[in-house]
Amino acid sequence: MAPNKKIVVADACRAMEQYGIPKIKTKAVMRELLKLYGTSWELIVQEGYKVLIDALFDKQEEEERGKYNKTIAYVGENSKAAKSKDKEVPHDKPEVELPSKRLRTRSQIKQALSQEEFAKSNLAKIGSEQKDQNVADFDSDTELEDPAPLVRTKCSRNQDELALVPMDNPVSLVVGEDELSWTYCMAEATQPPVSDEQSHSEPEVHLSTDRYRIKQDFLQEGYSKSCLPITASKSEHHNVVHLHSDSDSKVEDPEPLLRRKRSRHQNERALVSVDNPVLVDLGKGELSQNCCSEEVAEVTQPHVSDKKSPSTSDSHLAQQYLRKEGMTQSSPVEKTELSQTYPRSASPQCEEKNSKILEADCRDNTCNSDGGNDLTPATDVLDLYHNNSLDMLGGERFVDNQLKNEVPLAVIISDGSVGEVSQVEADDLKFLKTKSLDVEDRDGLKILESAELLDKDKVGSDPDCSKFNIASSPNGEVKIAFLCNSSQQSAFHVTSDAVLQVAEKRFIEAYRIGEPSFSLKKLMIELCECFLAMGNDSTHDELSVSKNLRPFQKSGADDILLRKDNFQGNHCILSCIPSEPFKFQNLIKVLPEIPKPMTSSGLEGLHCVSHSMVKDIENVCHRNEKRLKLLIDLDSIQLCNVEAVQDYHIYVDDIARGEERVKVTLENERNADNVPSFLYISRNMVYDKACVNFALDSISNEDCCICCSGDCLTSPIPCACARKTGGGFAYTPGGLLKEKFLEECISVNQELKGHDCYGNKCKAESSRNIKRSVASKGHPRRKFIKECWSKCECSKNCGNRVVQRGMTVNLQVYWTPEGKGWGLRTLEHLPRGAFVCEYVGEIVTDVELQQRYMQSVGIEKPVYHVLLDAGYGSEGVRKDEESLCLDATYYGNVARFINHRCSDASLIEIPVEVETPDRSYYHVALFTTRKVNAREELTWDYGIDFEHHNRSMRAFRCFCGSSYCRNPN
Ligand SMILES: C[S@@+](CC[C@H](N)C(=O)[O-])C[C@H]1O[C@@H](n2cnc3c(N)ncnc32)[C@H](O)[C@@H]1O
Repeated sequence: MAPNKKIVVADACRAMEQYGIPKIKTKAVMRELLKLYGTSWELIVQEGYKVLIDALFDKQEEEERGKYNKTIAYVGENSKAAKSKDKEVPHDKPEVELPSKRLRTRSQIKQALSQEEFAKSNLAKIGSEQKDQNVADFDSDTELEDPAPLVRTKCSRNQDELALVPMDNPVSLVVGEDELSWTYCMAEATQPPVSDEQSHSEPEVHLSTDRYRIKQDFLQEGYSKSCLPITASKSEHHNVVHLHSDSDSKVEDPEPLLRRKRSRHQNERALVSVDNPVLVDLGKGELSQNCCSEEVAEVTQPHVSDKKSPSTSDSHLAQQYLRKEGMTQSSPVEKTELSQTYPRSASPQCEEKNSKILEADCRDNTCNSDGGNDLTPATDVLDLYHNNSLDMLGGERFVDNQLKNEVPLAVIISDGSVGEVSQVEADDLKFLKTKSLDVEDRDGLKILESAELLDKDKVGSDPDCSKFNIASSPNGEVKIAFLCNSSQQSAFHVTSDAVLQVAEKRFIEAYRIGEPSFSLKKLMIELCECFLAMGNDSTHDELSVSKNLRPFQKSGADDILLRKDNFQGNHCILSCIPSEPFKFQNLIKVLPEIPKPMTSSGLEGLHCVSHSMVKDIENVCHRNEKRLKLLIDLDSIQLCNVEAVQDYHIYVDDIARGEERVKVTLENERNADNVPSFLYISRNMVYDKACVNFALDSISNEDCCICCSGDCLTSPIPCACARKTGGGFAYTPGGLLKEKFLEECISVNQELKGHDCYGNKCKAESSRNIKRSVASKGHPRRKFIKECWSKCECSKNCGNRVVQRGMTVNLQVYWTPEGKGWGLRTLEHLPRGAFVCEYVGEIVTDVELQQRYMQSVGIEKPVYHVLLDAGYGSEGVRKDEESLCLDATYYGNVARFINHRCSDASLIEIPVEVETPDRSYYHVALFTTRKVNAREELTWDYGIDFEHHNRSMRAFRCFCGSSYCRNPN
């Protein structure tokens, strides 16, 4: 059943009254409409009284036109009278309202009632004439007034307002009691009422981060009309934020990235990148400190915000910070000196967009209202913040609310992306990610560059890797940040020296520090140590970090304290009171490169080391009074074996003590306690009675090459020296044994197994009373090498001089695991036929050797001598006191550690004649019989007959491990 018409009229009157239309006018129009619509009167109230509203305004326009015409007629008819009676003519107060204002009001009423429905409204049902009129009215409204009046203003008389600015179309936004009265019926409440108490204490204007782009510019030349300025001011009587917009301004500039303007009364700048929206939270604290009557903000992208802006917490954070800085209460003078505070961005969308805020700071409080707009150079420094940076700061934004001479150290840039890794200045910087923004704003401000040291292994993969940020301004100001992983409670590894040097240089330049002792590295270490100490020791609430930071402090400043409560997660802010030149982020990542303490498990998992790191480890070991055992493959830096060593472990880097051309290391892997005790000699030495004739005149011209020059090996005709080796040289130009020669040597040695000597009368047999199992008669003669020597005319570099030059192979003495005692191994790969070393010892006679033997009877110990009997028989039978041996028991070289192997030994001994043609003395040279791998033990077949013991060579249980072992275990 249709409602009573009276009720309908009453409802319509109440509805119109809400918009200030008197009841009587509504009733009159309703009467006419009801007549007009007859039984279809429901159409009048449909769609939010659209028909009624149009009719009301049509009526009003008619009346106004009538009054206006009447007034003109009146003026025309009474012009003379009017001239004479000016007072009677009300020309200064026309009763007609301006059409534009009416139209605006009408449009806005429509909008307030139902914007969307109105836009879609179809008034065809009402009649084409009326419809056309309505549409025309609407178009007219739009064109003349508000292009997109999406202003949603929570208005409350005598209350503070929460103004949410739409984004899509900048619009005039006037918030405040007076202004609200002007736009009294245009607003739509979007927020629950705010109590007087709340509103007076916390006036807020929230501009949602992800929907608003706010720029702040200054009233000065260079101001762009592309920016829509909103003047923020504080009401005298109310905590009301007045945001006055220039409705004529349109957003034209798509990328007004950086702007700098200076207010007449202020020296602050707050610039926001347009394409990176940021939250601006103008809470009470910020407003009271930062907003003055001439601050200008720009709204470039209106959008309706969420009702509850997330900025509240940020505001709180910012205020906390201000309180901490003692800046909560600011005097009027201070207000003009303070700059805009930007709380931390809170919107996730914003964070995703990597929004950047540029903050300029007030550096010069001499600026005054008359034009303190000349910024000092320092004021040109911009701080570019990134969300990541903000997070690293533990939620606090860098606030440039510094008073006079407060120069924030520098800036941090972090774009959050892994940039190009480029080679910078030095090799060590190759993992220094650099990003030069190279941005210049219209005022010529050069923006920043940043550098970030990335963990080598994590470049491009882990954004949270070791970071070392250096950012600097054109003025030389620098800010550093380093990442420290507090979970690694061990020694830390500071970033590369090269990077630190760069930062240090900038520091010093920026602050003109003449402090010679200043060391950025020390500073960072100190900070890390403090950090770790605080993490470990709950009794430490704060630690002084004063030594290295002192140069930066202003006079009278207290020590810089590292406070526990400044740690927020992994982030730390270093408080420097009062000037705060530093803002530290503990961005030094603790790398487990240098284990601490040096325990046996300290190096577990460490498979690759650099040479510099070995040094570090050695240092650590040394400090701990421990010896190092690092086995490193020389061909690469792969770590072969690492074990922490006990105090009594031994590592000798050169047992030869410089006697050889190469170092001979000794590694005690198995904690052997029978340290070899001997004196290293690189050349045979006559002990006492041995008669070795090195006289030049003992060498006939036939035994040397007096006609040669240069390298004998290149001579087409073999020289005299070659003739003594069987008609040809034993060596190749590459210094290896010729294959044929080596084969013959190996073959002869094979045949001699079991043979102790040459000739019919075996010297050993007679002198040592050894029973021979094998007759010595008829065995092959051993092959000799004859090298050129001093009497030869050839060059010292002659290819026929190999053994006499000494050893060149890197060798190492080590404790064999098989039970052979000490052994010798090569540290490099060796080809077949290579000279390894000579067996060096004291030259003793057989008699002397027997005497030594008698002294050690009953003592189980290794034997270190060889018989020089290769030339036996060539010069007749020698007496015992003439027969010679090499004994390396007390004086010897590296060869004394070469163990025996029954078959497939890697070395073969070959007699080498150098100084004397007398075959009673010669050099025992050891050459490889095959390729030998690095770290493989070098062995030699002693030729020992294990069945027969004698005084000179005691048999031993053989651990050679070969399949043809003659005395297996
Ligand atoms: C010239 S030294 C070699 C270095 C000796 N291993 C050391 O610890 O000083 C010779 C002595 O080493 C030991 N030796 C050499 N080769 C061996 C093997 N295959 N098996 C067991 N012991 C061996 C014997 O005691 C022998 O007398």
